[in-house]
Amino acid sequence: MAFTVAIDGPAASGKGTISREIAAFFGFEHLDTGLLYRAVGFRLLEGIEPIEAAKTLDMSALDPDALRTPDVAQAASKVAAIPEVRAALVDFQRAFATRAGGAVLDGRDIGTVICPEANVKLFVIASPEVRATRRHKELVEKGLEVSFDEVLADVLERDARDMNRQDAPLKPAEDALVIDTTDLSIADAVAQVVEIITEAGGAD
Ligand SMILES: Nc1ncnc2c1ncn2[C@@H]1O[C@H](COP(=O)(O)OP(=O)(O)O)[C@@H](O)[C@H]1O
Ligand SMILES: Nc1ccn([C@@H]2O[C@H](COP(=O)(O)OP(=O)(O)O)[C@@H](O)[C@H]2O)c(=O)n1
Repeated sequence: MAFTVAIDGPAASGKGTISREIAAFFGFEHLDTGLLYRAVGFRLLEGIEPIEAAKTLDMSALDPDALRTPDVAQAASKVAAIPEVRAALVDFQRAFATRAGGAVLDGRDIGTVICPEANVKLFVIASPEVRATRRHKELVEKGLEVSFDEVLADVLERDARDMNRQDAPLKPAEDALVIDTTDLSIADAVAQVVEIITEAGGAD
């Protein structure tokens, strides 16, 4: 059965963490679609034209850890505003979403554009300060030298760019359930989502 879970939300709201745990719990495949845009952003920083980079994207040639930096995140949100870049990535994401055994995709436009027919749509939010605190901790633990203020600025700048672009802006689908993780532990957020997906038939 092709059961699809769409999880969208602003930067560092907890989408990826919830998606990974949900995938492990239900045996679904997980696609972090942000990594696709980060990969194109990474290529842009190398001087490669973004539309060409998106059309010839080879994720196996890139180390996900090298993509999870604030510089690459900024480049990602710039290339993500180019309609031809987004168009080049649609087929891959839709094919992933319909794979047998179930799939969870997280990003910005999964419930609105990529999988409007998803069985479950979630929009994960948290306050900007909490999101920046969590992301700052994560980056420092990885050995990156970055200040809290820089991380907060990155998060706010990307949110604004992502919400205000013409093509596939960041917004909840009309039928998305909003999960606010500001005061939720990872375990509590995951437990809520497990319940929602189970009620929607994801475990059947
Ligand atoms: N509910 C939560 N409580 C505390 N920390 C969290 C929670 N959800 C996520 N985190 C942490 O916040 C950071 C950003 O989460 P992540 O899942 O990568 O966000 P996103 O995929 O939305 O960018 C990670 O370091 C993650 O471990
Ligand atoms: N489906 C998606 C996923 C990411 N993106 C873009 O890619 C950037 C990086 O996404 P990400 O999910 O890796 O970012 P974080 O939320 O992990 O910080 C975002 O700021 C968006 O501009 C998008 O436009 N559409």
